[in-house]
Amino acid sequence: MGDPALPGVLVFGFEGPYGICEAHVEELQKHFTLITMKQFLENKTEFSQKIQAIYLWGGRPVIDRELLLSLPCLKIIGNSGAGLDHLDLPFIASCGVKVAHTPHAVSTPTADLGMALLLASARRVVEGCQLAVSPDTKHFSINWLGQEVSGATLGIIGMGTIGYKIAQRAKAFEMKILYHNRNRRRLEEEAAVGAAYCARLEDLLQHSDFVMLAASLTPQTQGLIGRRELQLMKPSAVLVNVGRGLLVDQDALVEALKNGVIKAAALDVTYPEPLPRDHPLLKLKNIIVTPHIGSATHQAKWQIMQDLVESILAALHGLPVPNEVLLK
Ligand SMILES: O=C(O)[C@H](O)CO
Repeated sequence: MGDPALPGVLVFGFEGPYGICEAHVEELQKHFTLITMKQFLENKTEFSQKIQAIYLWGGRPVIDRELLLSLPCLKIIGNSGAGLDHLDLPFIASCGVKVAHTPHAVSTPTADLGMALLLASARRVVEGCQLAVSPDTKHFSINWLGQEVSGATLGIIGMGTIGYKIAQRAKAFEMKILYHNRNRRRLEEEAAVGAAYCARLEDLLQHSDFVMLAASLTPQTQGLIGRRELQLMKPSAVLVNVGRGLLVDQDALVEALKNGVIKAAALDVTYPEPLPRDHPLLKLKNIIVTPHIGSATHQAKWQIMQDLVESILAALHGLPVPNEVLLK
C-alpha cells in the first residue's frame, strides 16, 4: 500500500481487466498511498477518512453518489482520457470535488487511430489480411479493389483537439476536408488544414466520402447519426467513429450497412463495449471494429498518468489544477 504518510488516493483500475502496469504503480507510489477499491470496501471506516483523490483509470468504473458521499476528504477525481460522459459532473461539483482529465495526452494517438481506421477501411486491410492468411488461396488478390483517399472528401464531426489533429493528418493525405462543430474554428485554423465549415450537418453528410465522428458524447450529440443522417450519406461513404458509441444509432447503422445505404463502417467505440458476440454488427463483412483503443499507446498512457499526478497534486496543495474540467 506504500507510505501511509502520503495522501490517500483511491485507485480504480488497480485490479480487474483494466489493470495499471507495475511501472505506473511505482511512479504513483512516489506521491500517494494507493488504496484499491477492494481494500476500500474491506475497510471503509478507516479509508473513507484518508482518501483525498480518486484516480480513475481506463474502462468506465461507476463513481456513484453513495461512494462520493462516503468520502468526506475527497478533493479531486482524476479521469484518464478526455471523455467525461460516465461522470455525473454536476453532482460531483455539488460535493465540492474537482475533476481533471487528460485531453492533450490522448489527442494524438486517437487522431492516429481515426486515420488508421479510415485507411484500413478504404483499402480493405482487414479483409485483405483475412484473404492472405486464408487456407483457400483461390481468391487471392483477384478483382479485389479498394478506394484511394487522396482527393476524397473527409467530413469531420467534432472539431476539437482530436478532430483538428485528424484534419492535419488528412491534409497530408491530400483529402478535401469539411467539418461540423458547435463553434466554428478561427479562419487561420481552417486555412492551415484547408477545412471548410459546414454549419448544417446535412451538408457535410451529403458531400463526404468519409464521415469521421470525433465529437464528445453529450445529451445534444447522443444519437447524432441516426437513420435519417445515414440516408443522407453517399452509398459509397464510410462512417468512422472514434468518439463514443452512443453518437450513432447502432440499429440504424446495422440496417444501413446491410442494405447498402452506406458502404462500410469502422468503429473504435460501440455500445455496449464489448459488443455481445452475437451482435448483428459483428456479423457484417463491411465493418471494422476495434476495442476502444484510441489512446492505447505506451506513450499516451505514461503521459496520462503524469498529467493526472500533476492535477491531483495541485488540487491537494490548493493550487490551480491543470486540465481541470469546468462546468459550463
Ligand atoms: O475519452 C478518452 O479519452 C478515450 O476514449 C479513452 O477513454
